[in-house]
Amino acid sequence: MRWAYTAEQIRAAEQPLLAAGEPLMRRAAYGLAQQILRLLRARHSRVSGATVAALVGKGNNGGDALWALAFLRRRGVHAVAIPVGADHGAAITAADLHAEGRDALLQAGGSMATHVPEDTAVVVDAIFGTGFRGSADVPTMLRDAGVTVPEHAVVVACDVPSGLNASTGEIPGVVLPADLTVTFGGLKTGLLLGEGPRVAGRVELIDVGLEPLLGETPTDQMVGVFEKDTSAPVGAVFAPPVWDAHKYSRGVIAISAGSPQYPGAAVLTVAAAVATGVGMVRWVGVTGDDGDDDSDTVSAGVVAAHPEVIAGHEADGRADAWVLGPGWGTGENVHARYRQVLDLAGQRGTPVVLDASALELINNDDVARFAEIRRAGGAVVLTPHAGELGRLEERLLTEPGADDSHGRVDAVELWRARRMAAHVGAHVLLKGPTTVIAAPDGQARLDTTGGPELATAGSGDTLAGLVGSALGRTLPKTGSGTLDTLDKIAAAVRLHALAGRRAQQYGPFGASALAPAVREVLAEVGE
Ligand SMILES: NC(=O)C1=CN([C@@H]2O[C@H](COP(=O)(O)OP(=O)(O)OC[C@H]3O[C@@H](n4cnc5c(N)ncnc54)[C@H](OP(=O)(O)O)[C@@H]3O)[C@@H](O)[C@H]2O)[C@@H](O)CC1
Ligand SMILES: Nc1ncnc2c1ncn2[C@@H]1O[C@H](COP(=O)(O)OP(=O)(O)O)[C@@H](O)[C@H]1O
Repeated sequence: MRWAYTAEQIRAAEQPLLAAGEPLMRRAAYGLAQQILRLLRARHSRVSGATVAALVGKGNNGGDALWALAFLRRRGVHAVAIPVGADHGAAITAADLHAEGRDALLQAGGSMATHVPEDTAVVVDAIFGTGFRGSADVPTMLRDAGVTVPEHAVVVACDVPSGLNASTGEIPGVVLPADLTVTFGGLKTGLLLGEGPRVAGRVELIDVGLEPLLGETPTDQMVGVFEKDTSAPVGAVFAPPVWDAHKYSRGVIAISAGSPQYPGAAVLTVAAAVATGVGMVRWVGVTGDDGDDDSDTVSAGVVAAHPEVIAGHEADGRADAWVLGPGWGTGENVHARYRQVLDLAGQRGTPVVLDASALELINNDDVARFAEIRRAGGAVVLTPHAGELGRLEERLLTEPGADDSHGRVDAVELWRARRMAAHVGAHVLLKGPTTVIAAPDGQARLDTTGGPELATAGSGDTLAGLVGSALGRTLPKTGSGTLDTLDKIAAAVRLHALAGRRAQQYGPFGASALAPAVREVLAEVGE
């Protein structure tokens, strides 16, 4: 796993190294130059004679690019720097740029220019980095300076795309979207949240020696990011059963989902849990223990689709994890079922996932119930999308609508998820293009693996079933001792994302294609 940091944390970690004379800028620049060389080799098959032009601001971000151009010049690249920006209203010139970087470039035989040469293969965006404040309209700045970026050129952002807030992922103005962002010292949260993923392109991290100062101990100020190219921790959490397993030892997932209005939600949630391979999936209707005709239709649909499911109306049976809420709607019995399950979970320490309609039932009185469940060894996971989180905030946080975001340094999604998790004492899985998972103690994980193909009705029901399975299944004793609730939720999120990608390979899809794709992904992970 990697960690991501705010620009302020990176800056603080740099200070002692810079004071000790460590050549951080040259390390960063060397890494940037290597990435550009790789691009040139892949796209143009030649390095010598190719043109690389950098749009250079007056700060250290520009300094990185100037040093990188100097390295590239030594490899025969036609290296050109174009000053971009203003100082006290006047356009900056070569004289305003990072002096050492500029001298290094000129000594290496590179040049200064006022426009990007037409034959430029790579344009480096190094106008602003982590020192960016306020707002900037980069395309307009370029137009005003008479600088045009050729359409065929690959855009490489130096550290972060200029104009992107490196901590929050906000773009107060307009940026030049990058194909590749080469970032230094540590991943910035702004590349993973908000608008960052839209404009950063592929992100490569260059190690400049900051890791020991940034630390690997999770604190409430850093967030974990699972490597994009691996399926960890999916393999550990959704591991195959051990040789002496029996159905009750593998985990029983109890799901109360669906209603006559939304019967499909029950099928989808159940399908997801079944697809992960657990000992038993129980479906529990929301009506009283006797059931009624309405609920029986939902039950019949679930059993027709998944004959292995034990369907009934009794909450008081075996359950290693509960999933409540998908497709419940606002029926009169849902509140009683919700309360009953929370009370049972509090007595037994059973993990509970609260999704969709169940989220609308949470009020501040439940905070004590959640605490009881955690005390008994369980966990509570809320799985809102942004709209559901907004309604939770309105109901649960004091002074609704009050702007207490003053001084916020984090991305807004991260901050909101952490604030809610801390307030209710539950894990919060905030759904969206970047999924944020926040624990009550401030730890957090991000996942950007999921694509927009997941934005389809019923996809959230599937995710709820996967989270329930992750929490309720029995993990093999070996190698999984350190997996906590956060890891388990993160594994479910990653599995959901991988299933979306897998389903997409066969063409556009609806949520019912996700459960079969879950099986395919797990078959590969288990190989
Ligand atoms: N992490 C690492 O390990 C390493 C990091 N390093 C690098 O240092 C970079 C940070 O450098 P930095 O602090 O000099 O700031 P940078 O981003 O160049 O921009 C500051 C300039 O922009 C200007 N400016 C700001 N906002 C503006 C606006 N809205 N509109 C207009 N102008 C605006 C601001 O002007 P001012 O307001 O000060 O007049 C100032 O001149 C970092 O991203 C990384 O690339 C490496 O060198 C070493 C290893
Ligand atoms: N643009 C997007 N990119 C990646 N994932 C997305 C995007 N939009 C939504 N998702 C994911 O799709 C799922 C949608 O869940 P949800 O909104 O609860 O759907 P539903 O309630 O219809 O089942 C979530 O896992 C969310 O993270």
